[in-house]
Amino acid sequence: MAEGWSRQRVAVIGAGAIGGAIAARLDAIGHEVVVTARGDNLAAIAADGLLLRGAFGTHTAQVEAVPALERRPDVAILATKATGAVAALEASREALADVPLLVVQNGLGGERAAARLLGHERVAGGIALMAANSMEPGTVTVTARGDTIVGGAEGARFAALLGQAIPTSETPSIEGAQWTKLLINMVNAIPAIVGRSVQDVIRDPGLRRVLVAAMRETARTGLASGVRFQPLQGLTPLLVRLVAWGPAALAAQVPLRIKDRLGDVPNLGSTQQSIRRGQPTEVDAINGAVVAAAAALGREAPVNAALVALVHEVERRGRFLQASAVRQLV
Ligand SMILES: NC(=O)C1=CN([C@@H]2O[C@H](COP(=O)(O)OP(=O)(O)OC[C@H]3O[C@@H](n4cnc5c(N)ncnc54)[C@H](OP(=O)(O)O)[C@@H]3O)[C@@H](O)[C@H]2O)C=CC1
Ligand SMILES: CC(C)(CO)C(=O)C(=O)O
Repeated sequence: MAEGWSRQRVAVIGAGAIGGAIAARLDAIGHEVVVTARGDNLAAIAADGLLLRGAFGTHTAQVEAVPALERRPDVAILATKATGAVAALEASREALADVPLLVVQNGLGGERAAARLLGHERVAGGIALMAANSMEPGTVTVTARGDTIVGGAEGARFAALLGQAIPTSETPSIEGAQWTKLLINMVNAIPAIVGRSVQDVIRDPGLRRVLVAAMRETARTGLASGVRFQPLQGLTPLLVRLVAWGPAALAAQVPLRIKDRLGDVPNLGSTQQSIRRGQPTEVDAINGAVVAAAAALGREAPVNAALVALVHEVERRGRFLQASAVRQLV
């Protein structure tokens, strides 16, 4: 561990793709890590440890694994999907009273929801720009590097902690950064509907056309709501305006850049990983958040609304749809 840093007891609530990667890296640099997990994943981590592979190196973390926290940690990190946050926090609520918490989640305002639930304000927001797959219990593969962005209350504390373990930066506006990530996360729904990788979907001109339309709706809705989009991964506020109002061919450069950043290892996207595990997705917190923000302005976001409906159809049927179901939307 680097000089000047004290060892902390860090709880990671939800040791899936992102939580597992963060937990393993914190363990690797010498923190005392406890994770909460469920079912086969809990059993695998308790028996064999948490195996991290890929862009952040290989490490087997022999962390304590429990269904819920019994002891108060020094700090905690919540990394469940948005859909699992309430149950996971409720289960560890007593141990988390007044503990600084970082909520690493896609979608909008996860940290505000957690602060309301826990009844204290020591809650930071986090955005993962890495890409990670967790398709086998106890195993996480980071398929593309990327910073973890933190901000809001306690942002500096978590930037210092995570910065020891993974590339991390601080944002002056977690809300603006969450909106930029929401624009990037438009790449999640279509792979989850058609069962193909994010890169493969972006390569397909018909699917990319729908993706760009969903991005345009997100950019227009955010700008109309007065959001100050924060720059993330080269997606600057100017580029967000071009996505919203510029020619479609220019807007299409944004998903093409995301594809290049994701590299050659096929990335399923976190929404498709839920589908493949037979779990509910967080599409309502991603595309659904755009529909809700548009509705608050008295507007519609029809492409996002249609993508939400198609993802739910895949969840219900338990099988992917033909690409034509998406291509016909635009
Ligand atoms: N994967 C990625 O590449 C990226 C994901 N994100 C975002 O990060 C967040 C986390 O995503 P991701 O890591 O992919 O999700 P995962 O589903 O892989 O991980 C969430 C973990 O939380 C566990 N969990 C859920 N409820 C509970 C509970 N009550 N108690 C204990 N554990 C629980 C899940 O267990 P179980 O498996 O049993 O459900 C799962 O292991 C999401 O908001 C996602 O959108 C952001 C950037 C990239
Ligand atoms: C951008 C992307 C697709 C990286 O995997 C992501 O954030 C996710 O999977 O939720």
